[in-house]
Amino acid sequence: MNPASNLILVGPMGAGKTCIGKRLAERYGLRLADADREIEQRTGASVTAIFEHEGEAGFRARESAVLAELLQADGLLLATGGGAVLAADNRRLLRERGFVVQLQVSVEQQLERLAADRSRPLLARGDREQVLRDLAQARAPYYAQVADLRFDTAAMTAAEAATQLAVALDRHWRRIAAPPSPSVSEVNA
Ligand SMILES: Nc1ncnc2c1ncn2[C@@H]1O[C@H](COP(=O)(O)OP(=O)(O)O)[C@@H](O)[C@H]1O
Ligand SMILES: O=C(O)C1=C[C@@H](OP(=O)(O)O)[C@@H](O)[C@H](O)C1
Ligand SMILES: [Mg+2]
Repeated sequence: MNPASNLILVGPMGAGKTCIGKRLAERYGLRLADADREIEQRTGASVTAIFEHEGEAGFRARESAVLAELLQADGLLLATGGGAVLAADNRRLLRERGFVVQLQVSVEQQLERLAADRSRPLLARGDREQVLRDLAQARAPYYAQVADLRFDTAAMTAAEAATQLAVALDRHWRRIAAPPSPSVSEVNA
């Protein structure tokens, strides 16, 4: 049993990390952080613009920095981006600092869910199906390395997925609350 107080969602684009993350954060009273949104806020630029101006390497450096910063906290629901598992240092950090749920989705479902999406730069690089298949193959071992729990979102809505995932989490994840902040008398002692 991993007693981490942070819950971390990993998995490919369109697996539902962002939208299931919002629901789970509410259910467990966790502070929601979506790594992509946090990067955009700090940079003042969209993920697409960062890829355009700094390349994928620039985006990955920002992603690693934001993950390291966010995961200093406890009581966090962290929705990562699909490539957060690429760097070995990120993988170590995710494992150390949270209970990691790998959301799974088929390429067919990804294509459906992301059909209208224009905000994911990796999908603007030609044949979407091939890109998604290549990414899935390349990243499968990394997701496996970090996952405490795997959950397949394929045959359900995001709301159903969040409800069913919570049932699994209630069985497999015992959150240890963050230690209380020291009282004034302890601080001054
Ligand atoms: N289980 C699901 N069933 C149907 N649509 C979903 C499901 N999970 C996510 N979606 C839809 O897929 C799209 C991508 O979801 P998102 O949460 O942004 O995925 P991720 O953050 O993993 O890339 C959104 O439009 C969302 O509404
Ligand atoms: O798979 C990836 O490498 C990426 C996934 C995206 O996040 P989502 O997985 O939330 O779509 C975002 O971080 C960026 O476009 C790169
Ligand atoms: Mg997302």
